[in-house]
Amino acid sequence: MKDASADPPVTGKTPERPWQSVGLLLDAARPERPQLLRGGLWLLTAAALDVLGPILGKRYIDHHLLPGRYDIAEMGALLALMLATGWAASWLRYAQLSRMAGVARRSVLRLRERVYAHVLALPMAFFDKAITGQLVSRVTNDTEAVNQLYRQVLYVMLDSTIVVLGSLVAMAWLDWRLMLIVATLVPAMVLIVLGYQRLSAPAVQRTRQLRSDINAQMAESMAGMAVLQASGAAGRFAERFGATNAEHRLSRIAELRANAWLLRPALDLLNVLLLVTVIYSFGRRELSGLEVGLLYAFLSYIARVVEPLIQITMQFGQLQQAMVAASRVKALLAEAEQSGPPQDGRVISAGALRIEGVSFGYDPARPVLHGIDVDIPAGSFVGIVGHTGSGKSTLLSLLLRFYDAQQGRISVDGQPLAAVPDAAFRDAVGLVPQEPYLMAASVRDNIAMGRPGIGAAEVEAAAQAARAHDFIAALPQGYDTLLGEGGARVSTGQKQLLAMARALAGTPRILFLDEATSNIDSATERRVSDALATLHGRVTVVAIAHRLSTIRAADQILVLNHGRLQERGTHEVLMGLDGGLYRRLVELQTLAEADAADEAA
Ligand SMILES: Nc1ncnc2c1ncn2[C@@H]1O[C@H](COP(=O)(O)OP(=O)(O)OP(=O)(O)O)[C@@H](O)[C@H]1O
Repeated sequence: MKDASADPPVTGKTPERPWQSVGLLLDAARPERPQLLRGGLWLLTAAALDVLGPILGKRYIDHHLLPGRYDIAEMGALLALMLATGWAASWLRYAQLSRMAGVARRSVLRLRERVYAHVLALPMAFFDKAITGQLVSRVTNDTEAVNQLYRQVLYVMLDSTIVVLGSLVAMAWLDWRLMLIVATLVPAMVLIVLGYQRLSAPAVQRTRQLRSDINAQMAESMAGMAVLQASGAAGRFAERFGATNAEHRLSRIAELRANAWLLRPALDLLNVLLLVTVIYSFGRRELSGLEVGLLYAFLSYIARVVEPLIQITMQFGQLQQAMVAASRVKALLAEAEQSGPPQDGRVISAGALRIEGVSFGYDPARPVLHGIDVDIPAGSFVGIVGHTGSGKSTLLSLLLRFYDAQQGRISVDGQPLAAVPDAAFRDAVGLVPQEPYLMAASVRDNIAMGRPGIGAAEVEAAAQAARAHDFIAALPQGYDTLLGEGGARVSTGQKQLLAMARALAGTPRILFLDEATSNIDSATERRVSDALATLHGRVTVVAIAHRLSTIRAADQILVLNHGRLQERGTHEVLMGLDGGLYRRLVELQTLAEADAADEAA
């Protein structure tokens, strides 16, 4: 996998239109439906209480202040009611904010678990195209953006819309003609926001791209830190990063300027214009005593309508970004999962492999393997050698079912490899990969990998068999020592021994080794070779090795050349082939070792 983080979709597929991803949100929030309903109802109640305030105020003015009827009990009751409704409305609203935030958190948790589980079930071919940084960003950042979306949609948008509609209804009830004047606010604001978005879109787009560049540069530098420092490129990288960062700042300023100089003033101007229009139309009427209360009520309602509308419009940009994030998550979820064969009780008992006429290319138009035929009896030891790029790892990937061959067939114990149920297949197979992978967990957990039936005794037995026990015992807390990030560092060779212990702990029927001994010293390698020899007859071992001594004892050695099986036989047989490729490889390696020994001396 490559390592970068940028904006385009993970696999190059175009996500559908952002607004169509609402279904994803509804899906994740489905179990919360009763909560949402209750929240909506309480928000409606809060809005109703809110709307009641100006009506009470109007009555206070019209019935008491203007006619000079100072009925203390009723006036006190009105004031107390205004206070109570105002307070209850804000309290209810706050309570709903917490409720909706809870719904958002739980929905995002559900969504993130779903996305992660989905990524784990994707076929290996997907990861060839995927960019690690982007994938991580899908599972973390994008789902977090969806959290924002929930909060905004469920709370700000819903609440503000209810308050605006409630106020308009109350205004219509008081004076529908004046309400119509206020209602012109809504389309006017929409126009302002659309205009603003069109004007500011380039700056917003540029800022996002630059933020993505910053992330990508950071990820790239972290991944290649050793090379970067060793080659003295740190200064140049810092300069490049500084330039991007400065550009990002300028672009962000342009974005904020558009907001400060265009959007907010335009909205405020609209607000003032509206107030003036309403006051003006009051002035044109005959100002009877009753109208003062109405004016008060209208001015209060205008304030109640303007602020939520500004809230909605100001959040529009963020909302759109969150929608884009949701659509990217949706596109990832739309990637087809691996379709494993049905659980039908098939198992791998002996571990005999048969490869017949297999051809394969990552891109079908450019085959990497051509017509491979091999018979691997159960319990035998097979070595695969060949030049770099000759197709060794590819052949292993086919045997591991990471890809399907385009031609030919692979069978295990007489049944098609693809027909073995997933769980049975993974149970029967062990892999020591080219680049051992350690989790940030204890040595024990790294060997057991949470597989059932692998306790302390099995872990230690596997470590003994992989010749890893001695170095583990010398670690500060032995098998409980934490490895990986923040834990103890182990050498590359030790990682390989741990990976071997991990594979052996699963008591596989078939063990695949991809360059498993490339980084360990000769003495340890000999011991690992001895360990492999003890598996002979019990476990089928298929090992790729550049270091030819590892597979010297193999029952058969497959020599690949440009994706074709060029030679096959035991070490002795292949060494007997005059001008043979294997023989040449052995001679070259012997020469190289002799040179290295001379240099060391
Ligand atoms: N995931 C992939 N997508 C596309 N092409 C690939 C992929 N992996 C390998 N290839 C190509 O397939 C060919 C065989 O690669 P493979 O990794 O099988 O070789 P190898 O013999 O294992 O090499 P090495 O000894 O360097 O590990 C190479 O040309 C390589 O570029």
